Amino acid sequence: MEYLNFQNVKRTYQTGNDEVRALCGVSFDIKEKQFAVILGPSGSGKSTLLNLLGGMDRSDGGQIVMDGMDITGFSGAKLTDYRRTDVGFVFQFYNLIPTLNAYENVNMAARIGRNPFEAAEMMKAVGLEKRMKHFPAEMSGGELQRVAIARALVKNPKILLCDEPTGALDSETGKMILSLLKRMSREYGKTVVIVTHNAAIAPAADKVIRLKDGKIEGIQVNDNPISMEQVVW
Ligand SMILES: Nc1ncnc2c1ncn2[C@@H]1O[C@H](COP(=O)(O)OP(=O)(O)OP(=O)(O)O)[C@@H](O)[C@H]1O
Repeated sequence: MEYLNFQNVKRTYQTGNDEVRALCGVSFDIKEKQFAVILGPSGSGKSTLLNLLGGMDRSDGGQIVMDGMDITGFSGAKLTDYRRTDVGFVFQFYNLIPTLNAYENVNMAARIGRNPFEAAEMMKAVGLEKRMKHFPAEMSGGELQRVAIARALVKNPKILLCDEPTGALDSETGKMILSLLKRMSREYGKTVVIVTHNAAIAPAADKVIRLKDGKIEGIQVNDNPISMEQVVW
């Protein structure tokens, strides 16, 4: 079995008398250290999938195994521990704490990791060693996302999950962020899963999983992915 494995995973939402089958039996795998993209239109189930993988929600069927751990069988406390220490999150709107400066935002995450990196080292790795004392309100979107990447990686998680990480950025800054994510994932040996509706980045990923209406539409493996700089947005 590969590092990350989804086996017939299902998630149905119940709202009143209505049922929405957000994931209808999804199966795929991702190798350790792969840079994978989950691609699909709005409503295809991408966020649902990421929430299950990140331990923020539970499936109603199937199995999710990550690094030998069956997270679908985890108790509440174990799932919280998994979410805190094994998963790094990067969100579209950064989700930084506005009252803490950039360094403090990253350092706070370092304190919850099992074997964390130094916050200052991470700030340097994302090219923000000169912005450590800046508050979120004093930074550009691209800088905020770089802080968010440093925060996600500093706790030394097993996997990095990114939900539309370039959704709020212009195309040049978006490319810079994706290229940073890819470089950091290679440098620090992390498995990365990016959820997006932007098909342009597919050729730059090691693996592309296409979702439609809660089902897998296709899976593509790129043995020689192009660099992010070559992506035509
Ligand atoms: N908490 C919820 N309660 C009810 N229905 C939900 C809930 N969350 C998602 N859904 C529904 O499940 C389906 C999949 O939603 P999901 O957010 O996973 O899609 P998505 O591909 O991430 O979309 P987007 O790109 O617009 O964020 C949609 O039809 C959505 O309306």
